[in-house]
Amino acid sequence: MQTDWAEITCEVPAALVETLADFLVELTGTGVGIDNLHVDTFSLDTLEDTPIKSVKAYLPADAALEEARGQIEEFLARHRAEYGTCPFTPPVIRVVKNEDWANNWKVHFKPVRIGTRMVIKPTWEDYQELPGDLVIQIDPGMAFGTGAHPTTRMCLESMERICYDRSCGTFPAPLLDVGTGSGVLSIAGALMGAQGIVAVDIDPEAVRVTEENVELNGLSGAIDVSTTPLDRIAGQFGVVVANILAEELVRLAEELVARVRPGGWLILSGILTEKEDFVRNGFPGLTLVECTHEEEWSCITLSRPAA
Ligand SMILES: C[S@@+](CC[C@H](N)C(=O)[O-])C[C@H]1O[C@@H](n2cnc3c(N)ncnc32)[C@H](O)[C@@H]1O
Repeated sequence: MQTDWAEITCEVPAALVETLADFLVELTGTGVGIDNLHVDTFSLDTLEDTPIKSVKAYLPADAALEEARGQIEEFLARHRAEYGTCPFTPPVIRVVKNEDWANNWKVHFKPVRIGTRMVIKPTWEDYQELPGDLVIQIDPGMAFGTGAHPTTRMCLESMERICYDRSCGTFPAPLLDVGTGSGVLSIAGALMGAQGIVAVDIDPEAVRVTEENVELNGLSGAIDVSTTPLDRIAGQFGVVVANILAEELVRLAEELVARVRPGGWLILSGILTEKEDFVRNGFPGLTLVECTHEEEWSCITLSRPAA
């Protein structure tokens, strides 16, 4: 039987967040999420400084939950005096049904048009195809990549705008997709004509989901999907796309660049706009082709000079 989960939310002064997060990690044995509260602007500067933050942790919603609630209340009571008049609210517990966890987001996942020709279509939705459409069928399961996220959209748009030759329907083969998630970028590449596609992810669940989506799109055998670490991938690629996170991109910079063939492109996203310069500086020697923005995210396309 699958367990339901309890989402426990505590709102505390920013200075207590780290101590509380450590306490909750130890108590729950899982990670915690930290959100800013009381933000009435989209400025990222202000986000850093919100005086009250919300810390979320997750526990199985079983008999041990009440005891955990008591321990959290005790922890908060112990620290309350240090923060004077700062608001301190009791932990709020919300039970998340296991079936909801996996499926609720489906209600919001609708066919979405991206770039000039691509349409990402959830497997369970109908879509009336238009001439010239490249329809990518996706069931992301628990993996990332419905196409709804700005970083996925910007990667797809750059792949189409920069790499795809619309006049003859070709894409500079081969394509390497680092952090494939649901496989959406690789499948789009295959539909644009890329050959020799390699898709990797550190998460075995993402690999499983990508394999299913590859098959759903009639592309079996066209995409090599695995958890192979980047430094063990052989060869060079006309296009390398990596929608991960700024710090991880910079950590992997040398390996990513080594896999772009001379004259090829490197498309990077998962970058908060405030970290754009950090990523740009992490890839010296490559030429900036374009930088696009959506909401608080950036996508940077670089090219490797021809040999
Ligand atoms: C934001 S999702 C992107 C999914 C999809 N490519 C998209 O654009 O929608 C990032 C994915 O990168 C994977 N990932 C994170 N670090 C990685 C690494 N060092 N190597 C390979 N995959 C990584 C995560 O498991 C996750 O599936």
